[in-house]
Amino acid sequence: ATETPRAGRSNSVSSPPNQAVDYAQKIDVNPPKGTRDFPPEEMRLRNWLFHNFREVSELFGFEEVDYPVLESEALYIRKAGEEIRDQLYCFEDKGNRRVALRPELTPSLARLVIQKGKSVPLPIKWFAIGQCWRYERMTRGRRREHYQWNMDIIGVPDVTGEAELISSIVTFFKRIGITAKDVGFKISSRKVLQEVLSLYSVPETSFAKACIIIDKMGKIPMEEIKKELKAVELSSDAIEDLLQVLSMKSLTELEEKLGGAGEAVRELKQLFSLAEKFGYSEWIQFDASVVRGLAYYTGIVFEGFDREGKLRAICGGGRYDRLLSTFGGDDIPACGFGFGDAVIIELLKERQLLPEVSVEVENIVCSLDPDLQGSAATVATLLRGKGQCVDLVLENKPLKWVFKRAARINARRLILVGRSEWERGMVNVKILSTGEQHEVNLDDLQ
Ligand SMILES: CC(=O)Nc1cnc2ccccc2c1
Repeated sequence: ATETPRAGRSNSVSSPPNQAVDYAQKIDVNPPKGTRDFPPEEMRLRNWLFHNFREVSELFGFEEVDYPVLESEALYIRKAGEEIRDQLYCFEDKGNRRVALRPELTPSLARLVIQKGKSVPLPIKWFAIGQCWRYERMTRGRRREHYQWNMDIIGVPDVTGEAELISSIVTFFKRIGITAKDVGFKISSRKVLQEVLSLYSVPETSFAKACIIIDKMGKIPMEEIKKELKAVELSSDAIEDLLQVLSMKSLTELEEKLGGAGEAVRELKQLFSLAEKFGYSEWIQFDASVVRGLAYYTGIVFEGFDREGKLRAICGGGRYDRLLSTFGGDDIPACGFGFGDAVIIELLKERQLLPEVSVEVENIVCSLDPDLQGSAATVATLLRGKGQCVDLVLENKPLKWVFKRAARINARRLILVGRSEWERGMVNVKILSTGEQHEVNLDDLQ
């Protein structure tokens, strides 16, 4: 006997009298475009991933926080031409407020830090795992939601902050079996860009826009990049110089160009020497082309990439020393990263590293006698009181059905409540892997 077969959905004409509402036609059982359900198996994998995010965050002494998925649109209105702005999932609510489903977590963090003000001592080390949203034309068939793990350090101006954050991501990768052969971190600093542009008279507002345009390198043709850079008032000399610096892959080369006195080279050298101390030098490399696509980064930026080059960036982050002040808060330094739930799963699939996350139930309890349904509930409650998982069979089912369900839920033991045993205060315990069966006194059951 299979488990109860699902009756087809009846329409309103023949539906039983207790039908609560009248279904004129079948609802669409799929989730909205670009969004996902998490049925049990997918949910177990997601829980495994988030458990590792949490364990690492706590290993580093970070505290968990969360924010509303709905925020004021104002948090995300930045004029640097970011993709995240074009794809804002925003609307006007019934109170005529402009609101948005958060596309990222960092602005919420900044808002909460300012709200808390002096009541939260620095440095703040917070982490969050939250669903983020974007609205883009489904032509690209991309998802409209994903979950992001964020870790942020507020109040630490030195690159020790970034070094600590990268260490936490390396720790995470190691925990799930990813090595420096599988992934690496490209590291640079927006101060490289700043120091190049300072050689040319470039308006301050062009800096963030130039970063967003450069982040599109490799995604749109170089001609388009140059055109857009011209449009934000970069001279062709500045553009040539910039593109030459952005192709640099060694700090030595960069130092030759910028000199050793600037902050960009000094901070990068400091970060690479700290990496030695943390023991993750083999995971990182300087790559001047990394700028990241968020306008608020001001210093070190980094991104995790798969060395086979098949996947999009796994994670990314950096320093954002001005974000809090742009929200009207004090001038507090900050750095952080975001780590999405999608690319990492693709990588684990590629590397055959997905974990076995089967369902495990200790006991399945049932009675074969309809009059003993209550007794079965008593046995289940007794076991649960001892911290044992119990799947209690809630209807009178044939034994064949019970065995089938027991196998599906991977139950270790089958506890049978039979009339003759029960009258002697006993139940029947069957170890399903061996078939071994014995009677146990209810009081000794554990
Ligand atoms: C690979 C993937 O799913 N990316 C993704 C999916 N949804 C998002 C939603 C908001 C912001 C960024 C997002 C990024």
